[in-house]
Amino acid sequence: MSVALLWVVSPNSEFSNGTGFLDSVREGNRVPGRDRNSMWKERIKKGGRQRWNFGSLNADLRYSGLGGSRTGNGSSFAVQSSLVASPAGEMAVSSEKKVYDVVLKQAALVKRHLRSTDDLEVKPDIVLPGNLGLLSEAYDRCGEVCADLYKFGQALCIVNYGISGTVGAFKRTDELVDGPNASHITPQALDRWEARLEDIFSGRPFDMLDAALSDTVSRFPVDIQPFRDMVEGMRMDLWKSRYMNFDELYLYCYYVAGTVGLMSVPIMGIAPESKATTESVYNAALALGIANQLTNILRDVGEDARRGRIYLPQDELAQAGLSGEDIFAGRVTDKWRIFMKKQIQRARKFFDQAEKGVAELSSASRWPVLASLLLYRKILDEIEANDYNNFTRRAYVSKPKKLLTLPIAYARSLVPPKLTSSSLTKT
Ligand SMILES: CC(C)=CCC/C(C)=C/CC/C(C)=C/CC/C(C)=C/COP(=O)(O)OP(=O)(O)O
Repeated sequence: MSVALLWVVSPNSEFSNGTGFLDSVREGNRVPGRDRNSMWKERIKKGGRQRWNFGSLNADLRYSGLGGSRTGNGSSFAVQSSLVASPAGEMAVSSEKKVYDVVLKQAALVKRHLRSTDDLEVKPDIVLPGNLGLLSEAYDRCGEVCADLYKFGQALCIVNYGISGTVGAFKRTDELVDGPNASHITPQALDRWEARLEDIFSGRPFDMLDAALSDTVSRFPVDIQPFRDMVEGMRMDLWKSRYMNFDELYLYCYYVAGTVGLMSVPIMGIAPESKATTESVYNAALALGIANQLTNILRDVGEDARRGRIYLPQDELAQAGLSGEDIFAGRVTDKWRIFMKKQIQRARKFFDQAEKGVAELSSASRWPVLASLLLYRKILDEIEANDYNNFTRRAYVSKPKKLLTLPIAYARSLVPPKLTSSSLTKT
């Protein structure tokens, strides 16, 4: 199935053949903008082009959760205000507001791109080797990185070469702090990675994987901020092992996962027939990243505790009559079950918000995104089925359940946006 999907939606390899890519990167050969442009136009003719809907620049407050009820009626969590009190009593801008500013920035970039791309505009020339053929190898290498990825990322990479470039970069950043070399990662290494990102965005890739990302960001309206923020999340993981409240946790989830949503949508594209505002679709993408990360955290409580980490809001633990000691002891008590029910409820609300946005995506992206959403959300059901023992049992979705989800997601992904859009629609 993956192979079929890959064949259907990824652009053909116009960049095929040729040698000396890395050498040329080192030598700093420059690809003439016009050549790259025409190469890309060819690609687009073959079906790579996404159309973008033109939403209002005003935030869709009904949907964003800012100034409105994100969590809906009956939620056990208060709607966050855009101002929160710091421990010192000063009022600070909430994480949600900070993140929403990035959403607005990304959405504005998409709109600018739309205005300027009747004839495709080329961003800064990428310092690439003379031989264009090897760009396809760079993308293929990214595809290999993605093959080693959690299923969600794989599905996304299958949708689009460009996603391979971005998700490939994500995976490398993630591995810096999560992978086998994690203990060697220093803040300086992350600073260097961030500097490298700046180079990638200015068209000066360092290696082959960078080159694919440079190419991707020169083609699609992708803002650098989510990439920088992801590195910030990795920095945070180096020093922070407790989260005082949901505001802090929300920011962490945005850094390490919401950013991926914001990076992906400019490449996947919004369906041409979508009536949703651009901001609302980006908000849904952000919500999916947050929902996935919250689910990840709820699934891995025991595993994280064994690494000395607690990614659960400390104030909510205290309200439930629980402490860090209870987590390290790993006892499933009634207090724990009540606490977990609320956390699961919150994660589901983010999934629900994300689900509305999936319908607005380009047709090729809807199936993999929806399938991954439904599958990841099922992890929450499995935590329940395990009677909330996420200390010693890892919740997972069985193969038959996974297989059953695919045709369901496929059928639903065929429904065009205009039949399903509601709260995301422009007014
Ligand atoms: C909904 C709309 C409009 C668009 C979709 C936008 C997208 C693609 C959002 C997805 C963002 C995403 C994939 C975030 C990553 C989240 C995450 C928790 C990854 C888990 O990584 P690992 O830790 O490797 O996972 P496992 O431990 O499960 O293998």
